[in-house]
Amino acid sequence: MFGRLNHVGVATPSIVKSREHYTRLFGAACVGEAFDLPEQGVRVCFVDTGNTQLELIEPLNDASPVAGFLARNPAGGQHHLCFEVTDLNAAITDLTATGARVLGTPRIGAHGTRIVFLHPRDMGGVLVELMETPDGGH
Ligand SMILES: CC[C@@H](C(=O)O)C(=O)SCCNC(=O)CCNC(=O)[C@H](O)C(C)(C)COP(=O)(O)OP(=O)(O)OC[C@H]1O[C@@H](n2cnc3c(N)ncnc32)[C@H](O)[C@@H]1OP(=O)(O)O
Ligand SMILES: [Co+2]
Repeated sequence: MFGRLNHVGVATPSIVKSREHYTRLFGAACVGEAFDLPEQGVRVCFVDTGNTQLELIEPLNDASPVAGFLARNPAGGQHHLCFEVTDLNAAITDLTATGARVLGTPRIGAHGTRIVFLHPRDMGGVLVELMETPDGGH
């Protein structure tokens, strides 16, 4: 049901410092400009790694979903995995039928397509993001 790995979310207390770090590791051409997504409560910067992307995320405020994670992990760290799906509504229906908890309703993510999150307690301890793409990564 899940398609290609679209990105790995990495929480950071400072997107400026993380951007410098990943620019050293991957080169400036692979590291994009940071931008705000107020609806998601985060500032974002993508790093192209060839076969996938890292999504650097910094909370915009204390209500951000990343704020609790950083309170527990002040230095930041791996936050979520995002997989592509062809039909987000069908994926939600199938996963809900297995007992997995969907966090909220679909929203528009950083790539301009619909996304939704699945609770880490139902996903083997991993926060999973599903992202709708035309071919679902197949
Ligand atoms: C850039 C935009 C977009 C995109 O287009 O890609 C994004 O990626 S936005 C990314 C940020 N947005 C989100 O994360 C939205 C969904 N997240 C949430 O709703 C919450 O963060 C959460 C998953 C419900 C966690 O809420 P929180 O208040 O931080 O923690 P809890 O105390 O409720 O935790 C419950 C339970 O889950 C464990 N946990 C929390 N975060 C993670 C995580 N990132 N990875 C793995 N496990 C996580 C936490 O430790 C608790 O575990 P137990 O103690 O065992 O119950
Ligand atoms: Co993401």
